[in-house]
Amino acid sequence: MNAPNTVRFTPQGLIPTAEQTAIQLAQNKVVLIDANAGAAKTTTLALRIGEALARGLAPEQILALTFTPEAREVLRRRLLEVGVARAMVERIAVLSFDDFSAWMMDLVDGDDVRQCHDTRTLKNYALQAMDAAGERYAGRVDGLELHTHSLALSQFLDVQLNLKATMALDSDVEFMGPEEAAEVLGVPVSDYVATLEYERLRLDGGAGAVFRGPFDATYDLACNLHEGGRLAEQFPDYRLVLCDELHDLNEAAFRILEALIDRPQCFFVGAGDKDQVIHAKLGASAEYLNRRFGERYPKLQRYPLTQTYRHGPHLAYAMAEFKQKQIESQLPLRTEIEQAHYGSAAACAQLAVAAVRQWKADGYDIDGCAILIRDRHQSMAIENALIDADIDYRTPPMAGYLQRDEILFLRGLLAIALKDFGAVKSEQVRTAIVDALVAFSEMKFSPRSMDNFKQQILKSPDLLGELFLIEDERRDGVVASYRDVASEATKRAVIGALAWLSTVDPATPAATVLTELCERVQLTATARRIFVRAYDAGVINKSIASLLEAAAASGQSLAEFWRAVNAREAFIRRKRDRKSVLIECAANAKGKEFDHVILPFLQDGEFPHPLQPKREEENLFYVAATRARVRLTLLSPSESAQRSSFIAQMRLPKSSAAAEAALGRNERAPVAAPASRHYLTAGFHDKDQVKALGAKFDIARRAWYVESDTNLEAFAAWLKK
Ligand SMILES: Nc1ncnc2c1ncn2[C@@H]1O[C@H](COP(=O)(O)OP(=O)(O)OP(=O)(O)O)[C@@H](O)[C@H]1O
Repeated sequence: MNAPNTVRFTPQGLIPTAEQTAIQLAQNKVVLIDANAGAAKTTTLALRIGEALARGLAPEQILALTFTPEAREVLRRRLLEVGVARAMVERIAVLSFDDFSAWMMDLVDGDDVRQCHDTRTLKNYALQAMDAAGERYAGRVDGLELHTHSLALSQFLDVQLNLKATMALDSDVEFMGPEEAAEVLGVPVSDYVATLEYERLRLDGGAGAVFRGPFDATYDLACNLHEGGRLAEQFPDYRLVLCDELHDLNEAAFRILEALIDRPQCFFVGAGDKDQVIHAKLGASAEYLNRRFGERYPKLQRYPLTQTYRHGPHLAYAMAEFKQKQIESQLPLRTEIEQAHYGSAAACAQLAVAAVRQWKADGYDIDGCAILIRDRHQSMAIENALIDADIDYRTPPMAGYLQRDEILFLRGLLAIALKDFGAVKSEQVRTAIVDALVAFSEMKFSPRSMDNFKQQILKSPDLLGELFLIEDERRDGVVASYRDVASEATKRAVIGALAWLSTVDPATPAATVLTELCERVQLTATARRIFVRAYDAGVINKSIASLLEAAAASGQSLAEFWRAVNAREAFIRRKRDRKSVLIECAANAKGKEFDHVILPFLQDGEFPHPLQPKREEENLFYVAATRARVRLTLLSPSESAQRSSFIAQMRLPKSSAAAEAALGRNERAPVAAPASRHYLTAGFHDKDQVKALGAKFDIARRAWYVESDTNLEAFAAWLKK
């Protein structure tokens, strides 16, 4: 029998440091790791899981929580990388808080609750809530101003999310009037009462959830646990709970963790980096790492991870300057920080192409190259430049610029006018075009008639134009309101624009046609109305502006442009299986790493974004830059006054001088020889034989092995060739 404090799980591919081993073996009830980006937090959580499995814990007794699906995938990948067998990983609950919560809430609500993840659907519910608030509170509440334009709805959706994420909505304001309660909670009274109505609608007056927007499952579970609901008793028997990316923690998620940790048999290990808080709107705060855990669990043990293992001293020290904190790297690796400057968006895209080409010329694989953009509108110039340069790229599904709602809408109109919807080959894209046409024309269909129409159109694409012949649906007896007037005007404008478009000569320059089309369909005004957040509407408008720029630069006629757009889409679809550069939004890259990170458009007005809090922008830049392993390329304007202030904040001349010295030190340091085991190919039938010969079983990897100093003669039959 091994002593309790010796390691039983030996990872593959890396030698754990003493700090990592201490966490792997920690026996404290609550363990917290607060460490820099790339300091191996996720890896160390994976080691802790490997150790638990090696000690015989059933995978079903382990719960690993993250906040985002992306972070969940990274944790799963790290488990495989350190050598936990795939079959084991599949049996461990590696879940986002919202997935875990929805699963638990299904025990009380049934599993037919509608999940709504797009803002447009939520907007309809928000409008209903506004109406209900008007009926209930008009004349009774001072200062009630229920606006339904998009900025007001945007603010409302943010406020309700924040009230729930912070659990403020659940606080003790029961006996106060709405004005006083709103004041205590620090929100406008109109948003407060609309939130009450929204929740009444969502929870069917207390009967159970009817729909859930993002994060609602987490809130519902937190409420259930807090109100003496007995759901915690039905939690699976988790003995080890882990939480990655703890910097995303908010009050609702914290309460769920408390309920898990408070079960007597449960051990908890959490890891985060307070400089990676980028979801403050969702109530995320460094306070949990800094203070709340300590107050709630006075015996908690904090463990350090002081080194970054992702990159060498050049990037580590630049980030230390940027964040004014201690960051150390002992890797003998020169992580290069390259800079290049541009005069226009197109030139910036060309620099990104040049950086990819240079990477390839230096002998690296383009699969390891990621272009991290601040916002999705920035990808159009880059995608076009990569296509022209014949460099393959990948984006998350349906996130390439040709598949964005606003572009799909324009493509739909062109398809109708040119009577050529058949040129759009993908069924998924065709369906998305129908959705975009309906949304941007502000038509009102029930989900059932939408589905019927989509089915028909997939069979006969030429029917697309008929979409505008279908009457809007209105419930019997409902009189058109002032809101309907605006949306009917939009639909009329779109129909008028289509009539005009079908008279246009396809040989007309595409830029001229598209510019007029956007004006005729009142795209900017419509975007402001249907895209709830001012910030999102801004992204849409920038995206359209880039399309018009690209059309002008191409010099193509309308017919040529239409053909080129469809050919581009085919190019991207065809090449998915080959090596490619990744284009991704920086916020979605959290937890991931890439050999070469390219950050384009580092300019004033883009990054930091003027509409977002400065501190969060700074954290987002820190997240983006620290994804790099071998090279970081920063692209910024030629005019130094227009450059993002973040570049100067890295104090590159100072940090690189210190990094040179550190690199020399690292290169001279002795390298530890990897402790290796010989894994055997022995299967179930050989188990008695190899065991008798002295082999041991690695539970996490589900494989037999012998230590490296063993005489291998007797094991020859099971050695890997
Ligand atoms: N002991 C080690 N020796 C060498 N490399 C290591 C070691 N431990 C982890 N690494 C490597 O360090 C890199 C960063 O690890 P990981 O992603 O776990 O960091 P993190 O702290 O979770 O990062 P982030 O804060 O960005 O989420 C990975 O490539 C991982 O394989």
